[in-house]
Amino acid sequence: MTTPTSGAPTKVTLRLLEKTDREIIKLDRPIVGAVYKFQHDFRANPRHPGLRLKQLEGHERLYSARVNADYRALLLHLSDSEWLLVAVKHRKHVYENLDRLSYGINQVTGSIDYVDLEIVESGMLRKGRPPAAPAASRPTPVAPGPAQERPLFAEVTPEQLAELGVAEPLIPVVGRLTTDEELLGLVEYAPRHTGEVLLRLRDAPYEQVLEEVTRPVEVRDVDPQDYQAAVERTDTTVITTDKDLESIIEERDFGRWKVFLHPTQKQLVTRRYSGPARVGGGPGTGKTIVALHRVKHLVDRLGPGHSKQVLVTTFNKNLAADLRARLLALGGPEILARVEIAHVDQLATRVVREADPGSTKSRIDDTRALNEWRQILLETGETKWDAEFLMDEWTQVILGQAVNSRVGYFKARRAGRGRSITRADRAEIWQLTERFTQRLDEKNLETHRQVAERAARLEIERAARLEAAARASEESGGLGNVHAQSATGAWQRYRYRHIVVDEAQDLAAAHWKMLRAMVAPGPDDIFLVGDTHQRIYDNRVTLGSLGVHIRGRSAKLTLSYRTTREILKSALRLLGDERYDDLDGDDETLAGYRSVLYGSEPVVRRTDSFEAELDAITEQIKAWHDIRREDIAVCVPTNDMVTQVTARLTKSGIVSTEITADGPRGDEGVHIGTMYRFKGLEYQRMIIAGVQRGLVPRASVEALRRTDPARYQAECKRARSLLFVAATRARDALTLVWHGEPSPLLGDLAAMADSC
Ligand SMILES: Nc1ncnc2c1ncn2[C@@H]1O[C@H](COP(=O)(O)OP(=O)(O)OP(=O)(O)O)[C@@H](O)[C@H]1O
Repeated sequence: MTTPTSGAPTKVTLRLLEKTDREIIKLDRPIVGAVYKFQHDFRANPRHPGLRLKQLEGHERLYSARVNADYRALLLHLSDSEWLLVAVKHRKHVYENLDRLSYGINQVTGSIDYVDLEIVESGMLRKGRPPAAPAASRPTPVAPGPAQERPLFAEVTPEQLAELGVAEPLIPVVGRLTTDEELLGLVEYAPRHTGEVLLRLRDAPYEQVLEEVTRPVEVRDVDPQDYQAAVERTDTTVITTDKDLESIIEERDFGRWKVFLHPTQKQLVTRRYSGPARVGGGPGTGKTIVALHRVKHLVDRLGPGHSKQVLVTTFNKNLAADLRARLLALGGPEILARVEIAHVDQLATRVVREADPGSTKSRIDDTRALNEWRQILLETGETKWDAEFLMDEWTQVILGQAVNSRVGYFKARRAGRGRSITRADRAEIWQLTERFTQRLDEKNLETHRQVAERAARLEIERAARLEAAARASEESGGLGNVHAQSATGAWQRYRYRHIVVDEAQDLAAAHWKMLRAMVAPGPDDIFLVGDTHQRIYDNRVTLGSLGVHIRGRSAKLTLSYRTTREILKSALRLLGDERYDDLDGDDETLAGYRSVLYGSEPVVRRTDSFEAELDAITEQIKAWHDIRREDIAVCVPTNDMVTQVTARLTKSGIVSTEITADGPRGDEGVHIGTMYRFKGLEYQRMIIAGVQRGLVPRASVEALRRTDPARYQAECKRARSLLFVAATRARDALTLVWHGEPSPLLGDLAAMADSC
């Protein structure tokens, strides 16, 4: 290593260690301003005399540099031109007791561990002692508690802690922890992986923690001197412009997702996949964040050009708008210039319109289509089938298999449809279906499902033409360019180079067929993220059968960044014993799903009447007076309840706004919406009201228990997922409330209820 204090001025790369930004945020404003200026000067020339860069005694790589008269930055010297900012401190705390500072390469994770024992221990004291305790200027290590206080990790040996990847200087301290408060204090200042391991060890045995937390980030043959390699495995960000540090600090927690990816997230973002890849994982584990970074990664590798070669798609308009906003925040307008963002129905409509520009048909959603079915049943006096059953049969069996004749329907497969039907039943259903489609035609309407199926067929035909053209070109010794001439004489090629899909669990088979045909099969063609535990539309698919082969390219995220461990545990109980799939015919579980955030237990309240329930909602919101109204949401099962809750809040002087299909109607106030509206959203505090028998799931589902057990099961599962999605939108507080009899889906959570 060359000495950094000699030679001509050179520009250097300055990195920021995750957690150091959290330290900087806590400093007084003028000092933060001085740090912004410091990073500029340091990057330009670390050896400028004014910066007084000097090595700390006894620490080969650790240096201090002047931020202002009183403050010093601590920096690790990684290589000739690369530095890592690890702390900013008052100079009083920099030069004494230097043996409390340590750094090294973690032999398990291969990342850099920087530990300041004084800070860690003072964090433990702050959290672990009553507030009245005198603040020690030089905190002593936490003394073992009274004889009866058993260490939290008494069962785990120091060797096991080392094997789990706990930072070495902290192992003796960990052995002395006796309360959760002390543990949280330590975690706040410990290296990230150490914190993750210790928090998981509170809930799970050593072997499980090793499997879930350590193995996914373990690195073989770590070179203890290769800081260059180690920094790539460490949560850091490169400070490239003067704005970088400022935006991390000023955006506080909101912007962290842009710069600090978890190593498991980073791997998924940057990997080269030989074909379609899938990322699963529970709510809040950063699937969308990974998808957004993946888009940026793909765009960065596109090479020069103006065309939009990356498609980003999701389930609905709202989610697509959110993706656009977050992509803009991540990569600026340059990234949007290369990316097409559209929700799947919008894409399908485009394809169909392109083929049939003269069409004037209006599209209707499933609710409107169900109403049309109900009208037909009323008009025909038919009672053997209900509208939901017919709608599903039509979309899943008839449209799904492109059945276009009565004979074809007699032969169609009905796997997974539950209730079995006779040949005579099929004849009746076919007749009703014809009536339904005729009715839509007469009204000049079409459903999104019809459009999706047509779009899929058109795109498959288009892809087949491209393939045929490529083959012909190859046979004639051409370059094999995948271009073909369309019926209009225009040259065509695959629409996109890469496709990234969010909320994949809710896309229908037709959507997948369409997407598959929009991109040439090959490396990095399709990247999809989703969680089948959150599937709230009945679109079960086996991707392999639709040409999207994800086998061997599937991964799962397990660390929730959103929800506290207490909310997460309760939310998991809402899923009951249901089984969930991996989008490709196999089972998937949420094993290892965890959080490092702590909070209070969810509040569960039973009331005697709807009036009392409305009172409970109002009281709860008033009790949360310390946070912005927009950070609170009330989720209810019906539109009617949205209206009633809104009216009650208005009467109590609480501003609220409804979440519509296009997102929140207004900018201000508590958000109120039905369960379906909460997909993809996030709130600091949530109330889920009306969680009672007859509403969750709806009463009509109960009736299916005897008549159609398979559908009953499917509807209950869907209701569980809706409740699960709603509960996992909450960041730090969740209240569940109902009146009368609790929803059967609450299970033993209902027993925790306080009555009011
Ligand atoms: N590496 C990270 N650093 C900081 N915050 C993160 C990180 N990854 C995710 N988050 C935050 O966690 C929250 C959840 O992320 P995201 O919406 O991507 O999760 P998700 O898995 O898609 O959730 P859901 O399945 O519920 O839609 C967001 O607030 C996001 O900013």
